[in-house]
Amino acid sequence: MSPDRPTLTATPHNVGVDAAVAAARRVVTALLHAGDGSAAAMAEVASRLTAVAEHLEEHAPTRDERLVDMWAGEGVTRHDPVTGPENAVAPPLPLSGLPDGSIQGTVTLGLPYQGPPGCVHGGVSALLLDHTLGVANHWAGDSGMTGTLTLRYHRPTPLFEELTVRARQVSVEGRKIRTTGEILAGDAVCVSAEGLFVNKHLPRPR
Ligand SMILES: CCCCCCCCCC(=O)SCCNC(=O)CCNC(=O)[C@H](O)C(C)(C)COP(=O)(O)OP(=O)(O)OC[C@H]1O[C@@H](n2cnc3c(N)ncnc32)[C@H](O)[C@@H]1OP(=O)(O)O
Repeated sequence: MSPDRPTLTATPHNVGVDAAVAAARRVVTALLHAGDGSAAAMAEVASRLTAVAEHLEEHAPTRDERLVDMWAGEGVTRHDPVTGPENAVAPPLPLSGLPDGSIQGTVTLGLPYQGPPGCVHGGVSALLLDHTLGVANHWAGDSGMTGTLTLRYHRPTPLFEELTVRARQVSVEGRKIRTTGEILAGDAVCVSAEGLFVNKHLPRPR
């Protein structure tokens, strides 16, 4: 991979923190699915999960050390909240570059991402699109921070169905980068996005 074509998303491992994060995602979904009417022994569940959290906290580096580590090597692609295999908040959405310069990925979202009944929360769609537009800029070579993100919600975005998320860089004028993208269910566009990114990068922690 050349420096101007960075790795788009880290490949999850089925061991170590990636495997633990995959289990945590499953716990988050299972808790929401279980709900208050569940016959599961929730006090026992809470106690066991608290013990896991305390074990992790006891063995963690300092936050400053961790921030330096996070931004080394593969950097954002391992910890970001959309694609990151180390981030239990990430669905995750793996993204690939296409020969035409665009990028795309597929994801099926479950109950933790619900907004309207049985449908994806609009803020979650915004998160997926903001990140995917940003990655499309990295893939194209000129990237920056989101200045303005404009979304149009065309139709409800379904949970439990495979969604396609795609984006492409449209133009670069000085520091201003214009990027567009969509979330589709089948062939139907559910959400479209236009982003104005400004070429600026905050320093990596060291
Ligand atoms: C493989 C890894 C992939 C990782 C992908 C990650 C994607 C994630 C994307 C994000 O979430 S970034 C986080 C959300 N964004 C921010 O926190 C940005 C906060 N805002 C800022 O830091 C600054 O306002 C900003 C960098 C956007 C602009 O500040 P500058 O001082 O650098 O811009 P300046 O005022 O010099 O303006 C430069 C040009 O941009 C225009 N501009 C500035 N801010 C703008 C804005 N907000 N919207 C639209 N245009 C804007 C401005 O009009 C001007 O146009 P002209 O050259 O034509 O005069």
